[in-house]
Amino acid sequence: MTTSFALAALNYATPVLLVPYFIGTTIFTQYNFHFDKRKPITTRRKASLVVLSLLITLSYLAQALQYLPRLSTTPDYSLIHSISQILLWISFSLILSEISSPSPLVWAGISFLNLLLEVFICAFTFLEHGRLNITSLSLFHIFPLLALFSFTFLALILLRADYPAASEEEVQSLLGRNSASAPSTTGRDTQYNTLPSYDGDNDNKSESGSTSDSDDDDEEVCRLQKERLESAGGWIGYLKAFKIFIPYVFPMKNRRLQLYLVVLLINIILQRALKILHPRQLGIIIDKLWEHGRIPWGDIFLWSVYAIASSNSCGLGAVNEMIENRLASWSRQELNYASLDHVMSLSMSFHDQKDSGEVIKAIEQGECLNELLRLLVVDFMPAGLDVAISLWFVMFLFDVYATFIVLGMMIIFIYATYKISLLANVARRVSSQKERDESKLVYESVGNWFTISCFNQKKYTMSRLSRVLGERTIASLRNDDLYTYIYFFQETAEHIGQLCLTILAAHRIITGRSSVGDLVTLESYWQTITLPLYTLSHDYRRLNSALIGAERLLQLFQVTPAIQASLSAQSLPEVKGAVTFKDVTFAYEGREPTLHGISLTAEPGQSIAFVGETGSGKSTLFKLLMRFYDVTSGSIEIDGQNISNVTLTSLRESFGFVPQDSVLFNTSILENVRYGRLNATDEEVHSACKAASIHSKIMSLPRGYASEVGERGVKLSGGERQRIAIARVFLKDAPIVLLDEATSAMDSETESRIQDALRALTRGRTTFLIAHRLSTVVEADKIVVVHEGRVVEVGGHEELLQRRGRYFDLWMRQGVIAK
Ligand SMILES: Nc1ncnc2c1ncn2[C@@H]1O[C@H](COP(=O)(O)OP(=O)(O)OP(=O)(O)O)[C@@H](O)[C@H]1O
Repeated sequence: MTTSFALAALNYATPVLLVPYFIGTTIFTQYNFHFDKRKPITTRRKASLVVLSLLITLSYLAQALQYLPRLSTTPDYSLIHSISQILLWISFSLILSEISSPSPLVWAGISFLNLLLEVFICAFTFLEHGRLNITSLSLFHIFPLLALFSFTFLALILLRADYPAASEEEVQSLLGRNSASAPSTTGRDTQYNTLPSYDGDNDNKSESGSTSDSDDDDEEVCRLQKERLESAGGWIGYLKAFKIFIPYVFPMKNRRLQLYLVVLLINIILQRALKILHPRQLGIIIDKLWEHGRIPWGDIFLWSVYAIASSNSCGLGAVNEMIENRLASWSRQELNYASLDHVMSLSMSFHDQKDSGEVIKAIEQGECLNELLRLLVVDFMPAGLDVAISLWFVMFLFDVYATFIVLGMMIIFIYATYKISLLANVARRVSSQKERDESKLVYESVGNWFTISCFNQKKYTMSRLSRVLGERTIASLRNDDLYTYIYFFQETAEHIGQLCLTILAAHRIITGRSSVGDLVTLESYWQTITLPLYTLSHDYRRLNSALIGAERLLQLFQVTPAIQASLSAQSLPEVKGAVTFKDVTFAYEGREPTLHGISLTAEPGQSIAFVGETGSGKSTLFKLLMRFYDVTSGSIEIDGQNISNVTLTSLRESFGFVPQDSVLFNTSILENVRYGRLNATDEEVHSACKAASIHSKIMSLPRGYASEVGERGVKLSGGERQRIAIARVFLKDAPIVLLDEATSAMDSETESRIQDALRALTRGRTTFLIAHRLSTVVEADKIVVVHEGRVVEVGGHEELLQRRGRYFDLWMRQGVIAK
């Protein structure tokens, strides 16, 4: 009695122990990425593992065939053991054939555990029967299991000395193939959810470290992701980085939304119960009709209540939908605000290097994060629960063999989907690349309509478009075809599964072990068994792209501003306007120094003009003064305060800046000028415009100050834009004025008209101006001649002319040109 109990327990224990061991060690090795990386089994040797595991499967198959006659009797533990082991080892073989570098720890452990249990089964069988019955002979399995164990155990202890480290392409991305589109030539396509290895070590990207020039580039995202994976030590560590989003996706401070979340989770659980109760109730109605021959009103009513409650449009589904929408809207709002806020606080080095389209795209990825969460909480988690429940429920309805049928169907379904999806993923990437090519070309053509028309190149443009359209069609057809194959295999697996289960149910009804109601329950429940499989396979693709999108946003959030005020930074007190450059040297990242040892002083109210050839570093001095970049060495002081010790807001508040290329917002002139001081009245705006000699021009426009200026101000001329920028500075009324060729786009008549206005603007304020037209700098208190990043001459106009140096040369050259 005790022996047979032990034998039964051992037979049941095998799959029960192997599955958790497999899951546990897989997670462990994935988490300890470095551990696993040091001990991979190479692809060549992996083939032997696959063969051994297939042999193990065959050994269980042989055993199951011996036990097959017992299928029609009550479930027998030996048969259950054999079938469950077949399913398990088929799954293991498939997994082994797909992953690129199996972990010796996982496979040595599994084979050892299985081997141990089989030895015990063998021993107890001998004790039970007094001999080794060929039909229960565990030796069948023991040999291949022993071989597998020896192989993987040796690998576990010897690999460090014997085996080369896994090559980079051996390890694949959680988000799919890392080098976006290249199909694998090695056949080593994926390691289940393993992210790729990488040699980088940079976790927190600094602004200046962002390098991608590409516009829409998943490849770049995957590359940065690899860097993070390596430094995080595995994909669990990698996913941990996403915790910075928790405040934006979990309503920490909003009690109402927290309540919604709780209701949502409760509803998800209730829905699971309803999914069983509803079909079960139908079975009960059928059984009662069959047995009693009268209408079971109460049961029918209950069935209809379950139907309504579980319905998507008027039951719990509708409530969930409303809750999801509220949570998603809140999260979208928080994320959009936070991401734009973050981007606006990043400094110039970031904005100079990043394509703005790419940044905007990353900001918009808040949607992806929402989608990611929605998929995990609302789709994946319930679908996983549904799968587990359905395995139990079919057993409850019939017996464990029904569960085996469902499991078998699931294995075929998942494997077929996975295999074809690998091809489809490549096709999808190619197709979206072609789609991007097409929109890029269309965008370029429309944007460059003028150039195309001037050069009469419409025909050429259209021929390019026609080629790109053709390529897109081919790529998207291949993509669509592959998805058709996926659906074909999925449905075939589903129908075979349903057929087998129906046959089993019919047999159980005929033998009196189940009722007709059970069969009706099964057929009505069938969708709940298969729907999660479709959901998981379909949403897996969405999960991938949501993860890539969220990764983009994460990478953006991880960029830290290169320019930050120190913790002890104070607000700049009322500025008098003394500015000192002390031995300032500066180099843009990756470039030779642009400025070398610049030292100069401006007293409050003085005007300093920078002159020199183009590219000598004049505008760079302005950028350093406003702290868009930090000096490489030396310092800049305002009223004796080092600008790196004051807050950025108070620093920039001290400047009124007119840039070389004035860019306006696509709104009215009034709004554009008012940008200098948001609380300025209309009258103040008008006065500022009068001072900047643009008022009468504005008044001559049909809508006056309400006229829209177009994108970046294209509806105005360069000179008009400059005057609007000057008007803004008038309005801002800052103590230090920076004019970077503020009048360069004006004709000399307008320029001389505006000089008076500029004189009024700069009176009593420290002014720095850059000008190529030397006639505009003659009145400056100091003229600084910059040459190749060095100050070569400083002095008044007359003084510099008398020195007959570089300034004199420039002056003479301009005089000659003017003549
Ligand atoms: N963001 C940047 N990144 C790298 N190099 C830059 C950047 N901005 C400017 N430079 C380089 O720094 C040098 C100085 O540029 P800067 O704009 O200060 O010259 P400039 O004297 O103002 O010229 P111009 O009179 O033509 O405006 C140039 O060689 C330029 O190519």
